[in-house]
Amino acid sequence: MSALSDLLGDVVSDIESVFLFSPSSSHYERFADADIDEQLVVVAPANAVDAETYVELPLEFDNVRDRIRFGVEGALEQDLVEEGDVVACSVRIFDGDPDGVVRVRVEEAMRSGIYDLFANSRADPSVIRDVFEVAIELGKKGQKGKPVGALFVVGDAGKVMNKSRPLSYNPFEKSHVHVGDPIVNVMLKEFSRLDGAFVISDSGKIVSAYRYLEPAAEGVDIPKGLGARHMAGAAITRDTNATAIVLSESDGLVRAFKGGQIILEIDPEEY
Ligand SMILES: Nc1ncnc2c1ncn2[C@@H]1O[C@H](COP(=O)(O)OP(=O)(O)OP(=O)(O)O)[C@@H](O)[C@H]1O
Ligand SMILES: [Mn+2]
Repeated sequence: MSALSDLLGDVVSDIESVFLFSPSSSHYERFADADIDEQLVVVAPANAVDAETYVELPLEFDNVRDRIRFGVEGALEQDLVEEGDVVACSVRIFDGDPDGVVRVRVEEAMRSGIYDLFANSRADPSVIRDVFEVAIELGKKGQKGKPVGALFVVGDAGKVMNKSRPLSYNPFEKSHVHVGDPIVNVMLKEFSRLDGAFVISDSGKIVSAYRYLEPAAEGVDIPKGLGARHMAGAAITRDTNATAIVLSESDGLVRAFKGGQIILEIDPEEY
């Protein structure tokens, strides 16, 4: 037994922090009462255990890797950890009690901006996630095998509509469909061949397709080489409280913009 503890104990040796992911109160209290030297951090969608040090997880991610990345990035944002720190994460992979401990080294590269995108957008985190997933999937597969571009403007839809005009009839005019519904994801992919932007409300309702955005673009500073789609996406997020998620037809990357700035750039193939 002690030989085994020694062998497995390496996972938690020389660490700076312990992250408890969505702990039950009893699980949390055992750690809190143990008076450990390491920093104790609770990472969860809500601080149900009244932890002193807490990182909000914008979503309960099924994928443990994503869950941990988000927890670490949130802790980086709050200056609870820094580059080089080693963290032990207590997680639940299957139902029931915590059943896994994962050792991670904090790297600056973990600060991808994705945490900020989910946690600090006006739209619901789950809406951002669903749109993001459509963009990633489109980027991976393209439309009938051909690369395709798309522009999704999420949140603050009333204002976005005021700063845009229709390029054609709006196929979502009288419908009450939401991102995340499987059929809607098929529609979004189908319509992505057509020009303009999708406008999506804070709660995920598809308000319109085919919108030509006309935000004021002066002073919007985006990386050189990006064209009109990206400029329009960036600029609308400065004029409104929307978040723009843009898939580039030419380089295949997914970028997110907020407050007129690029906050995230990822390659769908690596996601
Ligand atoms: N102001 C706008 N509002 C909505 N859609 C736009 C706007 N400007 C451009 N687009 C859409 O973006 C498409 C691509 O335009 P453009 O090539 O200039 O953008 P880009 O930023 O280079 O994007 P990509 O990397 O996908 O080529 C256009 O065909 C149009 O559908
Ligand atoms: Mn282009």
